[in-house]
Amino acid sequence: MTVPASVRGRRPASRADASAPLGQAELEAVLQSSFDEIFITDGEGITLRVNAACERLYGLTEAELVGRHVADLEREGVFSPSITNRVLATGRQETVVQVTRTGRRLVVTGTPVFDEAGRITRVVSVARDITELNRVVEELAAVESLANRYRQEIAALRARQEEGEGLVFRSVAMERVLSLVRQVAEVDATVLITGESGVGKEQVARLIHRASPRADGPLMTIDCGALPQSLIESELFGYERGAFTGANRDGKRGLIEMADKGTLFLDEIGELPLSLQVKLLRFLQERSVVRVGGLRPIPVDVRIIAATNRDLRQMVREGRFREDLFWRLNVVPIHVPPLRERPEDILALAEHFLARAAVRYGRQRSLSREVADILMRYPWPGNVRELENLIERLVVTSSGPVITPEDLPDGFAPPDRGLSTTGPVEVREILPLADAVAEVERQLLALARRRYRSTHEMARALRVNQSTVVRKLRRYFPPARDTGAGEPVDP
Ligand SMILES: Nc1ncnc2c1ncn2[C@@H]1O[C@H](COP(=O)(O)OP(=O)(O)OP(=O)(O)O)[C@@H](O)[C@H]1O
Repeated sequence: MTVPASVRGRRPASRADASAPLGQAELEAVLQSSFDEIFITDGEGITLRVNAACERLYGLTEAELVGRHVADLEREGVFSPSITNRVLATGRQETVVQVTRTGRRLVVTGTPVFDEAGRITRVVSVARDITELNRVVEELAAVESLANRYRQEIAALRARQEEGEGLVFRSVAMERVLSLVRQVAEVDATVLITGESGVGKEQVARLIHRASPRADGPLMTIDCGALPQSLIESELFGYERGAFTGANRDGKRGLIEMADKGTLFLDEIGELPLSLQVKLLRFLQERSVVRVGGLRPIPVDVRIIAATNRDLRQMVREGRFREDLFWRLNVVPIHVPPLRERPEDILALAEHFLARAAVRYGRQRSLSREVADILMRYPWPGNVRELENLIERLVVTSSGPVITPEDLPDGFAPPDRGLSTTGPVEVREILPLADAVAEVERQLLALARRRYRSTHEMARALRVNQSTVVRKLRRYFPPARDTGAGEPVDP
């Protein structure tokens, strides 16, 4: 409702004039039908008229208010502050927020009405209840601040997810790997990722790149084991035009050059031929490449990440890997443990691959308890890659929605349900306890000897001292009875 800033005199009435002055009855109707409170005083501040809204807002009837001075009503706390007093003091239209004794909050606009001599004869105040509005505004502010918090949490989660994108794990061992990844990503140091085949070394390399300041630059990967020796050099270093028969006439940039401002991932670095190891070392020292058939050094700004499933130290000892290159690469070593050493990750990864296959093949599958038990006990020589392949295969080949032991390929023996064979050791006949213990020790050592390359690794897996492993190997596999496999070599 709009109230004129001030009302001076009256305009003469005319039949066609839509803005002709309102009659008494019309004014009365406006007054009483207004949902907003209308409060009229004389030029002294004595209440003359109020509409019905006063009861709702002040808890007093019109009869109880008429004749009262606004200053008294203010003193009694009927409303505070008094708008009329303010208008009388300033002689101008005023607006305030008023609090009433019924606990309502009102926005009140008071407008003076003057006579011909410029004296205030009336003050007309219109009040709108904003209590609810205020509550809604407060609620909105609370909702907005909650939404902001959620937004931040989602952003933080997304950042974490992107940072750890694709890397599924529950184990402390992998948590340690990830925290190392975060630390190393920030700096340009060369990283050497070690671990068995299929443990996720490439995945870790990608993570480092994505979490690094070079994330917007390229990530170039070269599998040193997959390329024929003759091609690796030109692939890595590029070639000048006419460098060799069959080469592109204009020459070609190598992967190192292409990785400029980004990351170069040298996978299977242990497979790099010795001749190229020298060239790579020179690049690492000088940070510039000379293309095949070229002379001009081209400066390149790359971060190097190398990975291997070989024991590079052993290769250095055997003269198959240059020691100076090893130390250049091994600035920050990150070891990704095999899956069998982090069994907490097995089912989490299986679930992840099931969900991915469900989307890919439109088939919702779950693992039966027995299958979950079998997967937990399996040693996973092919690590995460083997698990990934198995799950994908099971989703495609299993007949029902639940994957059962019968769906598993050969080699995944279902767990025995017999009383005596609930664990990984199976007892088939009764024999003296000491003999049984010795037999278990013998079989365990035989298995560990096949799986690990050194007595140190065996000791770690069997959770005994290395000297114990050596002693027991001599006891169970004395040289005369040795099968010919030979004892594991220690670094
Ligand atoms: N923690 C993980 N979460 C999800 N997927 C994983 C994880 N680790 C490995 N993978 C998946 O397993 C497969 C093998 O991983 P990756 O290629 O990184 O292993 P690798 O150690 O580099 O193997 P190789 O030594 O044979 O090159 C990939 O498909 C990868 O996406």
